[in-house]
Amino acid sequence: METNSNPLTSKSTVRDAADSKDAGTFTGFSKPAMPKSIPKRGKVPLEKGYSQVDWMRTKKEHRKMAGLDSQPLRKEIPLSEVAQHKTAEDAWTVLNGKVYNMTPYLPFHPGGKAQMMRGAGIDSSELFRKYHAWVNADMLLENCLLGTPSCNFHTAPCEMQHENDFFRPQAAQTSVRSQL
Ligand code: HEM
Repeated sequence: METNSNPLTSKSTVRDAADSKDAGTFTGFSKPAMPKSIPKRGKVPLEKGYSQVDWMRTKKEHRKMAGLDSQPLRKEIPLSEVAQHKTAEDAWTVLNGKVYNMTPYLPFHPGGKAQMMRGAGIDSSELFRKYHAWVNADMLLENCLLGTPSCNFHTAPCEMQHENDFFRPQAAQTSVRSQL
């Protein structure tokens, strides 16, 4: 007769034991409380050499990846200009009040290039927050910083249609502007 002695795969439980002649003999195992469904993750397998550790190393070796050459950071980048940079080879995005060239990070993005390209040429702050509000984009993209956008929801009407208006903390823009 076939027996299953592995407590992890065996169908028997403490309740079975309690119901059986062995009631009173503690077997040490009970069914773990598992959630009914585990949310699907959207991480994709990346090419060898494109892990987050590799990105951190790349960042350390290449301090300037925005493509500004020797120009200083720009203070007023029109959103109409951001909108022109929407190919994988030349992808800009506005994220939390800053304009980034996100092309260098694309092959390293754990969610895949296609997902990240949804933010190309637009203000991707809301999309970004939807998937991973906890990710520190300021740190990850610091070497890809181009400057700040001219559009400011609080003081100036925007010339571009955003995916969705939301509150952008003034502080984020002020702090980077003071560094320019
Ligand atoms: C703007 C458009 C973006 C979209 C639509 C997007 C989407 C996604 C998605 C769907 C995932 C997989 C989430 C999961 O596994 O649950 C992901 C993961 C990730 N993304 Fe993005 N992303 C965007 C931009 C960025 C940017 C700009 C950065 C940082 C510079 C970034 C950093 C990450 C990191 C670190 C992860 C892994 C998170 C984890 O381990 O849980 N993403 N992204």
